[in-house]
Amino acid sequence: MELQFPSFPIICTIILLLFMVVMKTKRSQTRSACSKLPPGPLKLPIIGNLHQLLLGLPHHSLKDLAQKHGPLMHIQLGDVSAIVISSATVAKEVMKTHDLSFVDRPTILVSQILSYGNKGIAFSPYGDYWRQLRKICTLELLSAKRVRSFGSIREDEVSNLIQRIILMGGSSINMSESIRLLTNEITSKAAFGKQCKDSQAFLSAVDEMLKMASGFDLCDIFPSRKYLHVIGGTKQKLEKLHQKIDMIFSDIIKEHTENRTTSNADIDDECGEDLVDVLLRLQDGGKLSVPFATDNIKAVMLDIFIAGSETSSTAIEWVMSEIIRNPRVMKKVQSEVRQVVNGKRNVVEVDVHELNYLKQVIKEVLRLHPPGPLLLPRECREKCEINGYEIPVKTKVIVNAWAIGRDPEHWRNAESFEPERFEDGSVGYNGMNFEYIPFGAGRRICPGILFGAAIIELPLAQLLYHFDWKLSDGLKPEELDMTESFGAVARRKNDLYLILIPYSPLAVE
Ligand code: HEM
Repeated sequence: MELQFPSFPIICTIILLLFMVVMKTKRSQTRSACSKLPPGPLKLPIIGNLHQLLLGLPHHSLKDLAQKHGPLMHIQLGDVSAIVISSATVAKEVMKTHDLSFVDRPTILVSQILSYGNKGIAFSPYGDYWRQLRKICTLELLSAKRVRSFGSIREDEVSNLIQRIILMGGSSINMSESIRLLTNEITSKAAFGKQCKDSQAFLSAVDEMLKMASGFDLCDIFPSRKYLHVIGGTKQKLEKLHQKIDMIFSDIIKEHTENRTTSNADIDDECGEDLVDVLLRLQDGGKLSVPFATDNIKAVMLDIFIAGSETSSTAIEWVMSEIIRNPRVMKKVQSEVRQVVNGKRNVVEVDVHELNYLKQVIKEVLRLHPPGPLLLPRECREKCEINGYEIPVKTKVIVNAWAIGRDPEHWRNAESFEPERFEDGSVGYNGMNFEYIPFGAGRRICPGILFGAAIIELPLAQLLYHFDWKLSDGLKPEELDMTESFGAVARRKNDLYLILIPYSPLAVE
């Protein structure tokens, strides 16, 4: 009798079914081991809830899911078990009451490769090394004194921008690009002492990197399936980016080291140091409890550049977008700036302290468009109970700051742009009000709030002082497209194009 072999599609179907049964069994075992997981949407084999997230923008999809399943929700992202936090009350539980249990970050491939094995601040695991980095940030790199010391860099760079764009009066200006260039230049000069040589290559590498750092990349969703990292080409791509950035950073460090040797007398002079100088001084000082190698310095440089530049340009871009859509706010904020500056040639940093309405406008924009809508992910480092649910070790924690900032339980007319809601000054950036956490909260809160505020406020004040603005192509304010892009930082999907009309102080000169 002749043996009949089943056809290829039948074999594939049988293998797939077997695989699904194994997966299902494995998952139900896991579930029974932690039967008190928070509720969540039904999961598909292998991909879990990925299909529900990636059709739109993850922070939007997660908000919709949370409306059905609650503000503490369990989801499965491929192999990764995650909880999603979508209310101020639960955020407080995670980032205050149980902050120590959630102070770790999950490892993602981008940070592992580009950040020299998670040696930067943002992704280094909780422990002595991370605590040392935070102390360095507070006392040295991002202290109020250091941020003030970069005031002249900010003033010069913003004046350069004003001079550049004034020549383009009447024509359509790509504001997204101009703003990005500005924050890159300010951050480069503060961090590296000058504009990054090879800055185009550097910026395109950073761009690529941010796209891959959403935490929803195949490699991060199936971290143990190493073959996927190779097949998808992500690992090779990241290694190439890493080499590019590493070469640029090596040059910068070499130049700084040579300068330090030649200007020996000034080694202990802390005035006028850029951030690389500070890191090299600390490395040489021999007082660090966890010593620094050159890779540690490079990892911190990358963190500061990305955190400082991308988030701030995104914030400025959204402020310009929101106020152009809201002529009442535009008029009010411009009158404030023009009244305070009162005919002087330029806005200087001291003027900014008096711009209370501008600060309310920025706060409102960060409520509606937090540059990192899902903050940076956290990871559970010790088993913890929240609202009667059990959160196992290694669970990824996603805090939807975007959804929390639009929660009607805390915000009246939550979707509308009303800067006056911040008028009484009771809600700030310090992570004490959990309904407003664009900079995060708890031990991992952003250490760059002062640096960030300074780099956002002055450019806006100058742009609003010197020019009136209108949309290109005869677009009406309400027609401006406000779609966000996908990635770790939610920029505008399409660049913002505006036309400027010079305001009299410059015209008079
Ligand atoms: C609009 C500006 C900015 C926003 C909205 C922002 C937002 C954030 C958020 C949400 C986090 C995560 C907090 C958490 O997990 O609770 C973070 C972390 C961080 N930010 Fe910022 N940031 C901004 C500007 C800056 C600047 C200017 C710097 C430095 C120059 C900076 C440096 C960092 C660093 C190093 C971390 C990691 C902290 C850690 O994990 O310990 N940020 N930022």
